Amino acid sequence: MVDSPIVHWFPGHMAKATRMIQEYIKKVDVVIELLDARIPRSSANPVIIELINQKPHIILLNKVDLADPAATKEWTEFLASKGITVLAIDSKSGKGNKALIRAVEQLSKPIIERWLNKGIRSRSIRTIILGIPNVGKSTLINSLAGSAATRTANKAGHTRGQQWVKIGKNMELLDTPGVLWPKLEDQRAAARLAMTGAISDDVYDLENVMKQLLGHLKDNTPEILVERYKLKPEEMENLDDILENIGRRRGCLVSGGIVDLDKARRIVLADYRNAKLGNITLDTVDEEPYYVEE
Ligand SMILES: Nc1nc2c(ncn2[C@@H]2O[C@H](COP(=O)(O)OP(=O)(O)OP(=O)(O)O)[C@@H](O)[C@H]2O)c(=O)[nH]1
Repeated sequence: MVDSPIVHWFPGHMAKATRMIQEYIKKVDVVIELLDARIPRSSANPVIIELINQKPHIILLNKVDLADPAATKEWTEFLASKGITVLAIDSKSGKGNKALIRAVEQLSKPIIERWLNKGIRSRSIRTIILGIPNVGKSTLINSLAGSAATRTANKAGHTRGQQWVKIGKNMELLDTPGVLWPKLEDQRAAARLAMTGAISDDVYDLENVMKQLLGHLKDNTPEILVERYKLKPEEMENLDDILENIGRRRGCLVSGGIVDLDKARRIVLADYRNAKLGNITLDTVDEEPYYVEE
C-alpha cells in the first residue's frame, strides 16, 4: 500500500502533463505506448485512450527480459485479441526494434494512402513514445536512434531534449518522450509500481510494499526464496519470519543481534528489480480489477 501521496503527480502536474501530451499527440500520426511487461495493467495510464484521441496506437511491453515469458505471451495474446497492435521488446538490447518499425509502417498504410490521394509524397510518419516514469522511454529512443543523444537514468523523472529523430526511411520520432502519470489511485497498482521502480523510492511506504511483494513470492514462488536466501521450511511460517531470516542470512544485524528489517527489505526489493528472484510478472491477465473504495 502506498501511504504517502506521490508528490510528482498532484492534480496541477497532471493537468500540465495532459496539456503537453495533447500538444504532442496533435503533431504525430502514430502513438507508441510503453508498458512494463512485468505490470502491463498497473503501468498503463488511466486515461491514455482519451489522450490518444483515436490515433493509431501501438503498445510495447518493455523490459521483457525481466518478465515471465509465459505471462508475456498471455498478455500479448490478450491485448491482440482486443484488436491492439502489441509487441514485446527489450529496449536495452534493441531486440524488437525492427518489428516495431514494421508495425508502425503497417499501421500507417491508410494514412500514407490518404496523403498520396492528396498528392503528398514526401512526408514522413511521425511518432511519439509515451509512458510512465522509468518504463524505458529514453532507452528505447536511444536504441532506435542508434545514439546516446537522449539521456537515460536509473531514477524516475529524468527525460529531456526535443527534436525529431529520423528512424529508417520513412519514420520520424519525437526525441522527447511523453511522460504519463501512473495509476496511483489504484493501491494494488501503486504498490506494484513501487516494486518495479516506477515510483521514486522516497515517496512510498517500504514496509507495506515489501509485505505485498514477499506475500506474492511466498504464495507463488516459495522455492525461489528458499534457494536465493537459503531459508529452511520452518523459517518461512509467515512474512515476518521470512524477512527476519533473510536479514540474518544477509548479515543485516544491528547491535544486540537485532535484524535491520529495512535493510533486509531493500535487499529483496533490489533482487526483485534485477530479476535475481527469477523473471516474475506481477499483473496477471485474469486478475479481478481493483476497485477504489468510495
Ligand atoms: N532490463 C531492462 N532494463 C531496461 C529496459 N529498458 C530500460 N531499462 C532500464 O530502465 C531504467 C529506466 O530507463 P529510462 O529509459 O531512463 O526510462 P524513462 O521511461 O525514459 O524514464 P523517465 O525519464 O523517468 O521518464 C534504466 O535503468 C534502463 O537501463 C529493458 O528493456 N530491460
